[in-house]
Amino acid sequence: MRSSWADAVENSVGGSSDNAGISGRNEPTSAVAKSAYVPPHLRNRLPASEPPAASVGGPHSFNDRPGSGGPTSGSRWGGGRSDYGRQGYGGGGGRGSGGWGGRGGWAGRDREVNPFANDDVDAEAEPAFNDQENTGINFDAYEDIPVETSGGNVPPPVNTFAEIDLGDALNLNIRRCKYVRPTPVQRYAIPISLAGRDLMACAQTGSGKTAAFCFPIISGIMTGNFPRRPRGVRTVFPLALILSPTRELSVQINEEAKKFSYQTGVRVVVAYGGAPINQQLRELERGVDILVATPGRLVDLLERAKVSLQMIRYLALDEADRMLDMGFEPQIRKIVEQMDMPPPGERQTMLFSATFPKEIQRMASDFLSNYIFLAVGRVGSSTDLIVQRVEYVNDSDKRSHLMDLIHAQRANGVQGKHALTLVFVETKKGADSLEHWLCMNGFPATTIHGDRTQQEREMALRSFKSGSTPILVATDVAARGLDIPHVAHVINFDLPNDIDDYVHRIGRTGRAGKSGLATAFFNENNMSLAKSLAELMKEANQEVPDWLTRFAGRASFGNKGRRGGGRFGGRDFRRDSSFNRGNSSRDYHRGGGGGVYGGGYPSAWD
Ligand SMILES: Nc1ncnc2c1ncn2[C@@H]1O[C@H](COP(=O)(O)OP(=O)(O)OP(=O)(O)O)[C@@H](O)[C@H]1O
Repeated sequence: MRSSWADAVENSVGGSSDNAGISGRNEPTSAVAKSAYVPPHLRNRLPASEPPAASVGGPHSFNDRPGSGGPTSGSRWGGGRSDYGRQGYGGGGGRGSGGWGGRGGWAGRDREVNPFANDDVDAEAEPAFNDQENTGINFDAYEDIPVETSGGNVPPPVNTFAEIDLGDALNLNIRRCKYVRPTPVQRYAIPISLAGRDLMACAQTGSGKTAAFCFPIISGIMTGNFPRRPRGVRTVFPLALILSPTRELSVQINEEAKKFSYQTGVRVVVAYGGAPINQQLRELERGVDILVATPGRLVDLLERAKVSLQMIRYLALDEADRMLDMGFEPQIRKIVEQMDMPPPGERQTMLFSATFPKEIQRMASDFLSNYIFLAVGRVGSSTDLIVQRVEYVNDSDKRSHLMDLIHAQRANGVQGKHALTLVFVETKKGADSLEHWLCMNGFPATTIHGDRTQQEREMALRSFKSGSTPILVATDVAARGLDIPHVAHVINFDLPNDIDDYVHRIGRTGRAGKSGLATAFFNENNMSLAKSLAELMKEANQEVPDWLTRFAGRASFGNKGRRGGGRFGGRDFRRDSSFNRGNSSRDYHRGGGGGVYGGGYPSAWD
């Protein structure tokens, strides 16, 4: 048995390691002489003297894979210019011609690394967007999803990417990502953001929120007309800031954003704690348009005056509620309110999460201006996509029970590279000890938690993603946002105390329309979760064991369920009369452009 598991693992290893890690990014710094300043919307395009016909061919006219031709004519972008059809790119300037400068974009020494180099992508050979299916995504799962918007003059949603003017370069990257159709949150959020509106978006896990905030930011930077950024100082002036609660999530957003912005001239840099700051400073000094950061490291950079937020035009907070849970509120308020960032109204602000407790909605009301609230219900069938099971298991039996589950998975052929298991535990010590025990029992496991060095955390994640180590034991540090393909089973070895955390944890499987399994070990220690867990499962059409229903009925007095005004958000807080009383100047509008779409539900989560 041991050997067959080991064999499966070994077979899964070859060539799959993820070498696109963040900290060791090797962007060649070629010795090309420093070129004259080129505004970002004109970067990538051939010199004016060259006939545009060569590059109007855009997608079909170049191959950007390393070693396959690449740049010609001294252009660092080698004919990759594919935005000729875009409004504002014509003639000698267009919308974005004004005053870009300083350390933004790629106008400098570096050659842009192809973030698709390891992917099996031939987007150039693909036709324009059509109804062909994306690899694996089950779009039927997204039909009839209840969507609620509130706020004034809500821009209408779109059905296809082709309906949105994102520009050819970004469209090509979307095809390279194999996104054929926008997911529901993208259908609504992208037009809202492109219209310049602030947005608070609540959408289910794994539904494509990252692209929903990245696309409008990238597109806005490509076409915007921004004042010149100061030169000759060692401070950088990003135009967009994306804040996220964990290092790994920042790394992931950075990787995604780099794909979306490839050859658009927009440069993305990440800064997060636990990794050498000098390396991040060097990256920043090469230019930055979009800065992805964790709050702690960003405060450090601001205090050292390495970064100024003076030019920020776009602010996105991903997993905003988690940042509050982690105690980041002082840092976030410092970043957003007490440094030099333009105030609400002068910048565009977006908040995204799958859960929005009241606390974050109150903070949002300070950060957002005339915003639209968007709640996209759980993917209609995500209830079916993530099968949730809860089993009564005493603490002393948990290990043997876990062993049984893993054995059962193996017996069912659910193993190897394409079936990863993520096991959540309560404590860092517990994580180490369970990892050790699994390894001792012949199950290759690794662990990720806050006591490991950042390098160890990243190695663990890479090893898990690649399938080299198909079991990852994690604390909540891995609960939010991480998008790891092939997580087939999430096991809550220790349940969290908070139902929001449960939602995010199980959301590591069943992503992008794919199915998944989530098993929870429940016992007397989890009584405080009984009611909300039973409610959540019922709402998701899952089988709720009778014993859990009984526990839920007896749940301690004062333990609020999700519907009882508990932490679980999902409706526009501006409707709350107590909130409105204290904030009478706020702009809540009902009706008009707002309303409930699909399904007729009052709200996704209510
Ligand atoms: N339009 C699309 N078509 C196909 N796949 C998509 C599309 N948009 C996003 N995806 C894929 O769906 C997966 C989930 O996306 P993402 O990580 O942005 O979800 P999320 O909503 O941020 O999840 P979480 O709440 O867990 O953070 C990713 O693998 C992403 O590449």
